[in-house]
Amino acid sequence: MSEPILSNSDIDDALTGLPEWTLDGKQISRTVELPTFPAAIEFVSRVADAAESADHHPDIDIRWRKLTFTLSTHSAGGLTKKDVHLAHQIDALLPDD
Ligand SMILES: C[C@H](O)[C@H](O)[C@H]1CNC2=NC(N)=NC(=O)C2=N1
Repeated sequence: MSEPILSNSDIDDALTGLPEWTLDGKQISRTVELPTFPAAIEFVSRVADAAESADHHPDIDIRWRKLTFTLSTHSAGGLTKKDVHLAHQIDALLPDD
């Protein structure tokens, strides 16, 4: 049973709590830069643990120490609350500046 897709107004509401995330069609994404390549890979590993626990997985683009996380629910063909939840988890896992 797939998650229901969020309405446009649900997406707008969710994005007010996720100011670093950008809506692009049916997905949201955030780019972060870590201090070093090993730190970036370690962060990817922490996100991977959260993704496995949630059984929900981001697309991840790795370019040296810059990471782009893209979230959508493939089985639903768009954004669901699972994406909003994982976006908050990724934000919470980020080390402080
Ligand atoms: C069976 C399992 O729940 C699904 O294959 C999950 C795994 N992770 C997933 N991740 C994402 N982003 N979208 C999905 O539809 C999805 N499906």
